[in-house]
Amino acid sequence: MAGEGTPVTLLTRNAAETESLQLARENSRFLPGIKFPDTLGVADDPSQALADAAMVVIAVPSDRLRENARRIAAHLAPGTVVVNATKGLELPTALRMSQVLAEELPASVRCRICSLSGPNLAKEIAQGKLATTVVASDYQDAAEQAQSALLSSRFRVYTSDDLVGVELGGALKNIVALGAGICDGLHFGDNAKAAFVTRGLAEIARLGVAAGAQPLTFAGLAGLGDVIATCASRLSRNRYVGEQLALGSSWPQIRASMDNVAEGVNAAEAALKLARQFDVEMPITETTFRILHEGLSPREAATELMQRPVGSEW
Ligand SMILES: NC(=O)c1ccc[n+]([C@@H]2O[C@H](COP(=O)([O-])OP(=O)(O)OC[C@H]3O[C@@H](n4cnc5c(N)ncnc54)[C@H](O)[C@@H]3O)[C@@H](O)[C@H]2O)c1
Ligand SMILES: O=P(O)(O)OC[C@H](O)CO
Repeated sequence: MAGEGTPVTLLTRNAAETESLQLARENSRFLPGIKFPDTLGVADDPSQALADAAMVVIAVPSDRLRENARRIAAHLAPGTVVVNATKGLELPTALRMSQVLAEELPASVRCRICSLSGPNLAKEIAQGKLATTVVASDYQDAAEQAQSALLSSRFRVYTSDDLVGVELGGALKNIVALGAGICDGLHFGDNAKAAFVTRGLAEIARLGVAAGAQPLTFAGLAGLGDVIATCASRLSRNRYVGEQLALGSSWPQIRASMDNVAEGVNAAEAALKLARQFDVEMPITETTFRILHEGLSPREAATELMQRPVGSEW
């Protein structure tokens, strides 16, 4: 948006962060070399950052969403469109991000909550490469307002009325990406990786539909589209974590070495809670959880999955 000349303010956590971003006029930690557009301001005071905001985009790790929502709640003008870009599920509640926002934000913006999801690797977006996304809301006018604000010649934005599907697609594809990384790390080959990703998508769609999502959403940008980008890309943190697991590191070791969030780890735990709640079988997610937290080796996990009883594909 700022790249298109719209005034945007980046809300930081503290004055030191504001100062270093202002000094460098770039995010040297995560996106080095990509200069801020002139219309991008930086502030650590929410009342200053949100004073004239017609729209607020929240993109923080899912385990930080609730505290950030509390931080901005009192500063949102009635009618502000609130766009969640976080792709995760909260623990231990297993709530979707819009559900957390609805609990924390004032009634005057609750019918303005949207979630944005799709194949949107941050580095490529920041470099101005072409991309598409989908904005979902229970309130069509809010989704359309977000669509027209975010649309540009390089960023094509669709709307959706399937908030559950778009949010679950974005959160659960990260579990599939962990497994795709394991396939890469174990050099399983293209057939095996394609099979894994396809069955992974089927599994997350099964949970999504049981939770109230529209099946077609999982064939769209927030489903298949993001699965392709995340499972294939060297830029994906979730795929990277899977690859490191396959190379023999444990999840605690990988976590200690990473500065970034890999949402698939918490999403696997939350998805298993939802799977029990909706009585859905999720063998790939269960196996992933056991690799992450119970020491199951990725190779044994693959053997287990291959030896499950076979049946009809659908
Ligand atoms: N990076 C991407 O390509 C991308 C694309 C689309 C969506 N997302 C989603 O956006 C969310 C955020 O991802 P990211 O890539 O910006 O995170 P990130 O990987 O850059 O790392 C998370 C960072 O959040 C910071 N953090 C810690 N506590 C915080 C707090 N209380 N408030 C705000 N920030 C805090 C930490 O500095 C940490 O380094 C995730 O849900 C992710 O799935 C990311
Ligand atoms: O780097 P990842 O694995 O968190 O994926 C980033 C985005 O979700 C891709 O759309």
